[in-house]
Amino acid sequence: MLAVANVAFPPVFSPRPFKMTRRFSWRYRAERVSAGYSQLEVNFFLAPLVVRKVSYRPPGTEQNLLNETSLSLREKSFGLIFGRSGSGKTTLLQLLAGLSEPTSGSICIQKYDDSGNPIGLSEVLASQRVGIVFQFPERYFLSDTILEEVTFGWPRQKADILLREQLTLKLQKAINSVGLSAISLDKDPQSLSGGFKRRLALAIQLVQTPDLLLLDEPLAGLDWKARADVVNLLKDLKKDHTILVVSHDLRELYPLVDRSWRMEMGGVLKEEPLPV
Ligand SMILES: Nc1ncnc2c1ncn2[C@@H]1O[C@H](COP(=O)(O)OP(=O)(O)OP(=O)(O)O)[C@@H](O)[C@H]1O
Repeated sequence: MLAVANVAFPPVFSPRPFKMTRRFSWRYRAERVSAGYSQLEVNFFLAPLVVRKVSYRPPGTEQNLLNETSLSLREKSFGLIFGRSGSGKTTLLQLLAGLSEPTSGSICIQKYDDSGNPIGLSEVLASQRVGIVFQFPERYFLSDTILEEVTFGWPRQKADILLREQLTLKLQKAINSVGLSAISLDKDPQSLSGGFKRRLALAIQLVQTPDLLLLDEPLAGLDWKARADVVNLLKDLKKDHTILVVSHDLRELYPLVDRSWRMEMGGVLKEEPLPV
């Protein structure tokens, strides 16, 4: 077992050629990492996500993909969005992660006091406070070792040593929380089993202690054993995180779900119990 606290940091990252399919994730991770780590020491009051009448029309197109989508999700709970393919579920996750801007509407967190009264105005949800695991995240792994993969985008300057130490502690916690602590960080991420690749993808996001964790089809492409494994992991993560999932795997995720919504074609979202 390799203790994360003692590992040497990899050398300054030098971009390598990557496939087109990786470009989106690569750039997103690098930008978010550099923007987000400066805020690590801020203690955020975790508060419910409030999405108000969000519509989205991609630039240069004439039709809305989302129409006045609203939802709210309290902290440390599990929300699930289901619905037909092409209805706009992934588009909504991308908006929540700050990858695109809503055409109208707002995505906020609202603080409450102990009596349940809102404190002040709601705050816009900063993209650095959101973790997103894309569908088939293992396709976007870039590195030859787990250590390089999880520390990708970390600050490398000598002056950032304190920040790196803080990150290392958070990494240790993230690795433990996804059950990867017995795996050598020298291993090639691609040599992991399907379920463990998903654990790694989750750990990468958890290092930043996000206020909101977004998962797009977390069970897709896994065998039955790995699916059960990921469901159990999500059950654990739910104790400490606010999680919003897009999935077609309703039966397996059903025991975890606190609120669920059906998205209809045209991006109209309606709260509805799972049809299982
Ligand atoms: N930038 C864009 N410009 C135009 N259309 C787009 C754009 N992005 C996505 N779409 C279209 O918007 C619709 C919704 O896509 P989205 O991926 O959000 O659906 P989804 O509900 O997640 O589908 P699935 O369940 O198959 O993943 C699709 O018809 C897609 O082709």
